[in-house]
Amino acid sequence: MSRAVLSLGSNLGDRLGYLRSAVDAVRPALVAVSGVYETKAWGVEDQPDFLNALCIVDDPARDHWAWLRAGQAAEQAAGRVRELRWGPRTLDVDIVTVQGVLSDDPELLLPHPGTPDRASVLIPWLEIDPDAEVPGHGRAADLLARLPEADRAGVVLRPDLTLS
Ligand SMILES: Nc1ncnc2c1ncn2[C@@H]1O[C@H](COP(=O)(O)OP(=O)(O)OP(=O)(O)O)[C@@H](O)[C@H]1O
Ligand SMILES: Nc1nc2c(c(=O)[nH]1)N=C(CO)CN2
Repeated sequence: MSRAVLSLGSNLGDRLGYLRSAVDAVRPALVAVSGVYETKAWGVEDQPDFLNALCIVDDPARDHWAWLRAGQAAEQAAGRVRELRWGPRTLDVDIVTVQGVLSDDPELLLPHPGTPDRASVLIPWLEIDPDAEVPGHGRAADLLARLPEADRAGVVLRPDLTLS
């Protein structure tokens, strides 16, 4: 058993192409993929808008560390260079949750600690799983409702862009 929720983000170069490359890397395990959202940057706000999407994957042969490695391999293939925390990047793959796993290891925090505060994660997640729960934090729908309206308004579906 290893069902995982992965958040994908890009704000440099061929943003849609990088998100597609991440989905292609996990395609055999793909359960569902959200639409593509254009989102205002949080954290470091003075940077280009992101494209964000979220996918649910399932592969009994992969544990949570294997999902982290898969995400990091996709980031490296996209030529990602780690510079500024929360800064611009070709591809970011965050492991949002892995079913049944709580972790306080800094190399792999689960659930990802940013999840309750990020409309760019919660909105695409709710699109494909309206009953989504963040372990220890409650229902994703309730968490989203608590965020400032400006955060929600900064996440806009791009129906012209698709990953599936
Ligand atoms: N749930 C997780 N998903 C992905 N990376 C994680 C997770 N928990 C811890 N990490 C660690 O975080 C580091 C990567 O951080 P990264 O540079 O992607 O941070 P960031 O994207 O700038 O910020 P944030 O993680 O808040 O989105 C890696 O070393 C990785 O081991
Ligand atoms: N909207 C949005 N903002 C961000 C994102 C992201 O994926 N979407 N990722 C970041 C890097 O951690 C920093 N800021």
